[in-house]
Amino acid sequence: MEAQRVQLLAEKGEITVPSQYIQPPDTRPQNPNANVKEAEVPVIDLSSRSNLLEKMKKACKEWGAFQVINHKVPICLLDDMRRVGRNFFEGCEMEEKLRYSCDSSSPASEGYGSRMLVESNETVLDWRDYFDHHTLPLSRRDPSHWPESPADYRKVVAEYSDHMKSLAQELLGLVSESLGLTCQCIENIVGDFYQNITISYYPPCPQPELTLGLQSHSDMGAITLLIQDDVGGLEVFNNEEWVTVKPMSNAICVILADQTEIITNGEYRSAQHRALTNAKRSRLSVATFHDPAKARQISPAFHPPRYRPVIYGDYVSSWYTKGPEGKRNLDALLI
Ligand SMILES: O=C(O)CCC(=O)C(=O)O
Ligand SMILES: [Fe+2]
Repeated sequence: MEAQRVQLLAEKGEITVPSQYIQPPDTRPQNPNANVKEAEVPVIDLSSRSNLLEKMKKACKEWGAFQVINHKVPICLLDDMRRVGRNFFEGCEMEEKLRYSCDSSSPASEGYGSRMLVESNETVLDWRDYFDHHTLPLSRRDPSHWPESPADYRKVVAEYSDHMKSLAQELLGLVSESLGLTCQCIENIVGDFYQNITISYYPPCPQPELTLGLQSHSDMGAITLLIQDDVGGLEVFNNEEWVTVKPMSNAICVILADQTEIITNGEYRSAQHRALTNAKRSRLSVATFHDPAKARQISPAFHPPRYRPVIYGDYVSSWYTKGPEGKRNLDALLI
């Protein structure tokens, strides 16, 4: 069955959302006035080498997520990525967009979609549409699967993919070193990156207090690099509260994912995060996931291990059948 596109639903202009999008009371966003908090997701300047490893260590340990600035990725490339992404969602006719529909019966298939999980009546739906690109290894990259307009869409995605790979390598090196491991240690365990780039588009939502753009989850792979626009809505769970990741047009948000938690033996934990909806403005984010190959076995780099070894493909299957529900899938591997 073809899934409903959230953008079409939003364009109907109803004042209430259909019941499948309504979160149960305990997962709804809180009243924004209720949490006047001090905590802020760390921002790390990668060009300043003084105390860099200590800063990384603190951010990874306390948050599992942080923003980086002066990261050597051209800011105009971040802007181009946001521009071509928005152009696909807002500048193309629905008929054109649907030509790129992903296969909704197989998880993480490439293309245009709305549902992250396989069909089930129980799951509450996210107020989000997305376009997923398979970008690395190069054998998975086929730009003819990606939108054709604007004219530079495919070129921008390919260039963006290459820059994100280099940054992910640099960051995993720093993460390794911050734990006294060799620079290559985590990357060697992960192996060749399987990289996916997902552009998420969150249409305006008439009831932001009852819905989520994307439910609470941690990412499955090794490391996620995310950019967003100026609307804001990404939140990280820290010390029992949800904290906003401040939109910064020059920053890249780094999110440690589940395999990094396993490899670091829980020294660093993957960040639980979610996206809110916005009543007035549509929001765009671009998440670049770096995952191991499905056949790869992942296990801790420290002894004694606190997590059982796992074949990455098995981990992914369980995530997609059971749903993320916070970090339940990872907790199941704890020894
Ligand atoms: O839109 C966002 O800010 C979050 C996206 C995200 O967490 C994901 O795609 O896994
Ligand atoms: Fe995520």
